[in-house]
Amino acid sequence: MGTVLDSIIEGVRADLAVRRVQIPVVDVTAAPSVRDAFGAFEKAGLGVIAEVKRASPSKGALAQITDPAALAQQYAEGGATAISVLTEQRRFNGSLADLDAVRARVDIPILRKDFMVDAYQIDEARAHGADIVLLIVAALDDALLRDLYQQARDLGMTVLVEVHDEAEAERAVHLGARVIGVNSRNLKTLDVDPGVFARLAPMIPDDMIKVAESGITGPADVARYQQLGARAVLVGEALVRSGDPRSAVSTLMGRAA
Ligand SMILES: O=P(O)(O)OC[C@@H](O)[C@@H](O)c1c[nH]c2ccccc12
Repeated sequence: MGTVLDSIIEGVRADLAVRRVQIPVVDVTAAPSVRDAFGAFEKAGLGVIAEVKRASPSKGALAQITDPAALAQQYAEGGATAISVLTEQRRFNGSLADLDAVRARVDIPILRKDFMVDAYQIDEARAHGADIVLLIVAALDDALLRDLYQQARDLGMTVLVEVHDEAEAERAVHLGARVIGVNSRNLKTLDVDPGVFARLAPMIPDDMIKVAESGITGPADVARYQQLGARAVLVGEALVRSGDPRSAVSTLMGRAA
């Protein structure tokens, strides 16, 4: 079926084929050491994953981010638990160069946010200093989901396993994922439905880190998700558009800016 996700993944595979020719074997041994993201989430009362996001398929360009490292540093100063860096090129205008720049600047855990469909990308994430990778359940069959999950864990990384509906939540729990993200954005319509987290959270055991993703604009949203069991939130658009990312993060966490 020709969904948005399918067409994004088609582009991701084409770009990946080019990188594979340029760099046939990714050297993960030279990578910066892994930060313990899971521990950081456990320690944070409410974790904020602040995203470096230039554009999105639903809205096009979101912000002129001329210095992703400076943006990430402001997120960190505002109290972010982790930084998410979108590396998908065609729809989100991200790159591995953005990941490199952010890694060179901040000390907190970094998520490589992309459409991971191949073992090569997991090694690549680690080689570029990522501590967390995103695995989108909707994009993977169970065998590949399990293989990529295990590969990332073997490299010491934390895996954020993303779900959109009941069937996907069940697959994520069955996998043994310790960090599960509920994305409120519908992959077909690209609309945000804030009711999705309330529906899926009860299916996820409370000893897992539940992350609420997408459409979060302020501390009231955060408080609502926290009440429903979220241990962390993932926020992009509201932060890149805020004009003051440092205080935008601390405001999200309910602190004075
Ligand atoms: O910009 P928002 O609405 O705050 O959303 C952030 C994040 O949830 C979103 O970027 C996202 C969630 N899952 C994804 C998977 C791929 C690309 C992007 C995403």
